[in-house]
Amino acid sequence: MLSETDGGCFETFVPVYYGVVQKDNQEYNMMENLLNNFSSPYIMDCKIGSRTYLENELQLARERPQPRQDMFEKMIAVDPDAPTAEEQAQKAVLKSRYMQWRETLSSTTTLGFRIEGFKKPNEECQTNFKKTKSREQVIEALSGFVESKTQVVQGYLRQLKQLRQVLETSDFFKTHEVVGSSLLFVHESSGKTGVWMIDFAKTMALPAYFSVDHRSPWVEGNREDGYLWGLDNLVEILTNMLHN
Ligand SMILES: Nc1ncnc2c1ncn2[C@@H]1O[C@H](COP(=O)(O)OP(=O)(O)OP(=O)(O)O)[C@@H](O)[C@H]1O
Ligand SMILES: O=P(O)(O)O[C@@H]1[C@H](O)[C@H](O)[C@@H](OP(=O)(O)O)[C@H](OP(=O)(O)O)[C@H]1O
Repeated sequence: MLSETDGGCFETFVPVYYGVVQKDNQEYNMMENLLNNFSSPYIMDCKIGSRTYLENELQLARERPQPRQDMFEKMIAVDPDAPTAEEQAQKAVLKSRYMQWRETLSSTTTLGFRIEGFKKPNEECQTNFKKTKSREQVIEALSGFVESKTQVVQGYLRQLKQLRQVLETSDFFKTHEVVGSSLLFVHESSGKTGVWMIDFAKTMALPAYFSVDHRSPWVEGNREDGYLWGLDNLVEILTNMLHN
């Protein structure tokens, strides 16, 4: 997926890909286990970008609407008043509508990233971040993950800034819409850290005449994904956490 010209730099921030393997008549993508070099890892998944659905998903939803009961259930579990009268009557919502609602409920729309969940050694996975939206709420959740370990925050900041530099000069990144992708943060209490880009299921090549800056606001048709805007905000928030 990554172009040759991206060289080793981009590759530092993605798991090594070993190709497709067959198992029990199923095909699987095999990739590096990013936890390999950690003995007692803290793990956090942050979805990056100001939008979590592709433009063609919106188009499809208009042409062939497929109301989803499961998404209606997930919606009312968080906010029983969120569905419109029509959705209440159908007991179903369109995926595009659910995804947009999720974006505005969380920090995706306001900060360009959201915390999906994290796991600390010997603890249950924490995923209760659907309504973590304000800067203060995000800082509280991030603080819970890094447990005020300065060295960890410094390590993440160093790697996020390197990643930003790599992305800003990458031809691959300039010509792709990167939607619904996450950054996987891994650290150990010793202070060792790692940050990788994962989940490229919705990373799409743009038409030849298109290029995006990943910072401009999205309006339908411009294919902007807010990836670098989210990264900027994450860097800024972690930097402030260091100084407070
Ligand atoms: N290469 C990897 N090494 C270690 N853990 C990984 C790796 N890739 C993904 N994971 C773990 O699996 C989780 C889900 O990954 P990913 O988002 O790529 O899968 P998915 O099937 O698209 O899941 P979802 O639909 O929930 O987003 C990540 O949050 C991370 O904890
Ligand atoms: O986080 P939630 O609230 O559980 O909602 C899911 C989440 O937004 C995923 O990103 C999305 O998968 P994709 O990114 O692959 O579209 C999935 O759609 P799905 O149910 O159609 O898989 C949603 O159900």
